[in-house]
Amino acid sequence: MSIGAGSESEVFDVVVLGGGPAGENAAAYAIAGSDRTAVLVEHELVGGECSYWACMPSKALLRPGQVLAAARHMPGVAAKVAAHGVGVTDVLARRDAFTDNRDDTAQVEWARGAGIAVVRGHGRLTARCEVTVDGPQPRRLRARHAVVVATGSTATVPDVPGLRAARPWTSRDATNLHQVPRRAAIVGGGVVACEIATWLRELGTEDLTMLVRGHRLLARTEPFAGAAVAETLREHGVRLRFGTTTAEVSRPDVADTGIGRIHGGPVRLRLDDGGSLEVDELIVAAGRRPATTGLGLDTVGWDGDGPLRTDDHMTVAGVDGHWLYAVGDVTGRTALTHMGKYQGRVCGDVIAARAEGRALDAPRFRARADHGQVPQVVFTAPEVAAVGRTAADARADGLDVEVLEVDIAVAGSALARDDFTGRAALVVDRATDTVVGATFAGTDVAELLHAATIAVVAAVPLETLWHAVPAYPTVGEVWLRLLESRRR
Ligand SMILES: Cc1cc2nc3c(=O)[nH]c(=O)nc-3n(C[C@H](O)[C@H](O)[C@H](O)COP(=O)(O)OP(=O)(O)OC[C@H]3O[C@@H](n4cnc5c(N)ncnc54)[C@H](O)[C@@H]3O)c2cc1C
Ligand SMILES: NC(=O)c1ccc[n+]([C@@H]2O[C@H](COP(=O)([O-])OP(=O)(O)OC[C@H]3O[C@@H](n4cnc5c(N)ncnc54)[C@H](O)[C@@H]3O)[C@@H](O)[C@H]2O)c1
Repeated sequence: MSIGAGSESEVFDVVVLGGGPAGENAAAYAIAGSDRTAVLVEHELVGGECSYWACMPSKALLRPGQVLAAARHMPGVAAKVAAHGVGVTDVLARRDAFTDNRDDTAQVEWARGAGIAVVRGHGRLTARCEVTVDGPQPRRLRARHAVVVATGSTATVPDVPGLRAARPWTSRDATNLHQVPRRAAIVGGGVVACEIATWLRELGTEDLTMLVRGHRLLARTEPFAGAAVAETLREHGVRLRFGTTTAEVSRPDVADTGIGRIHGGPVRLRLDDGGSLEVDELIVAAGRRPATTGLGLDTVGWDGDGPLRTDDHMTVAGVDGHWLYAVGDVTGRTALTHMGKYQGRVCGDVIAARAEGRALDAPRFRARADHGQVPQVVFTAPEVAAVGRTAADARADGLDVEVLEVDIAVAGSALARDDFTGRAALVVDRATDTVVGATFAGTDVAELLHAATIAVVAAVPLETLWHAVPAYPTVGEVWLRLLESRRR
């Protein structure tokens, strides 16, 4: 689309392409406490994937099942709930409350309150420090200091004959579901697939199959974590088919029913192992790709279709002049909201410092935590909380490591729930005697994670951790068990 003759540029200090969590943080930090100006360009909803399609709705769908499971395993409460499942209508209503029914008014108000302008429309780079926003009347935005690309990622749909034509659900349909398919299959065995399987069973899908290309779930975590999730899913009647790929999909009756509604008649799948399957809905959870299409990146000489690589100041590699930055999923560094926001904070601080001619010599100007210090919680049953390197990653990085691994069986866990089971592992670098990775798989272990993150990031020696005494009776006492497991 061309810009009308005589159209004026609007000038801001910082132009951010994409109003998700990473872009919002970059904009806010770049102008905080100054008279600099920033604009967020957003072609869908300010708040991004996380607020409306990913983290918020998925966690809102998962929490009621966790609460019910806890009640089912607590004498004095169990009998009251034994015969009941979750109330689907109420769960979906709470999910919709968490996503503000996909109305971004509150997020736009937050942005304006923080001094950030919002421009609606599809933005793309058209020159150095220039973004054009397409629309009936294209707008040309010029940046005095920086353009930040924060366009996120989109779901990948594998190139399988018939798959796209069948209009399978992606994670957007699964998180925003309005109908619960009675029979469903999920392609994938990663985080999205495992979380979706967990809430679909809870909401009433009777017949659920996971088609996993590899040989375990959650392949990027310690093997015991994926095995524990697989065991629970099987106990809940989910069929796990490992080492399976889909050869062909057919759906004779396809319908455009909208997000989260069943997209037509039955779907038939032919599998490469000779098997076949018929379901009411097929869900694809096969990873995500950085959203770089249509961004005008050719104007900066970038012609790749992968992630937009950056240095640790979040400056895009290969572009001179320190004006182009990228944060969040689009960088391929880590596809997690909290890490995108962290990169946004680093990026905003770097932009502010450069604008004011300050040196980038403080640690906060580098996104170092992306390298081997990333925390993540998978909200399955059991939960999986992990930070840093797995033992296999550490060894691949050339570290000589020792693994401390114990069951989570302390007074706090026994009190929490009658059926509490869990396992914990620390990966310890022998050279420095510090923790370089930690994994907890168990009921409600999410809140154990931050202590581990601090131990990893601060490189706390194990002999110092010995003096970090966990309170009794808490699940945190598992730290003591881990340290005791190698007491000499
Ligand atoms: C089902 C699911 C559950 C998840 N759960 C979690 C979780 O529990 N915890 C966690 O940490 N992470 C979770 N994630 C990952 C998390 O959603 C992402 O890491 C996060 O949203 C990335 O933030 P972002 O700002 O980089 O991108 P996004 O949130 O994708 O935001 C990018 C924004 O840019 C806009 N945009 C794109 N291109 C343009 C353009 N050219 N012009 C204008 N606007 C544009 C988009 O509309 C979007 O609003 C989950 C992901 C999925 C799929
Ligand atoms: N709780 C959380 O923190 C949370 C929740 C959901 C998503 N996320 C993030 O979102 C991102 C995307 O998650 P995801 O689960 O979609 O991706 P993923 O990369 O974790 O898993 C993708 C899965 O799809 C399979 N797969 C890939 N291509 C395939 C193909 N052609 N055919 C069959 N199977 C194929 C892979 O083997 C893998 O099992 C991740 O980085 C994840 O960390 C985080």
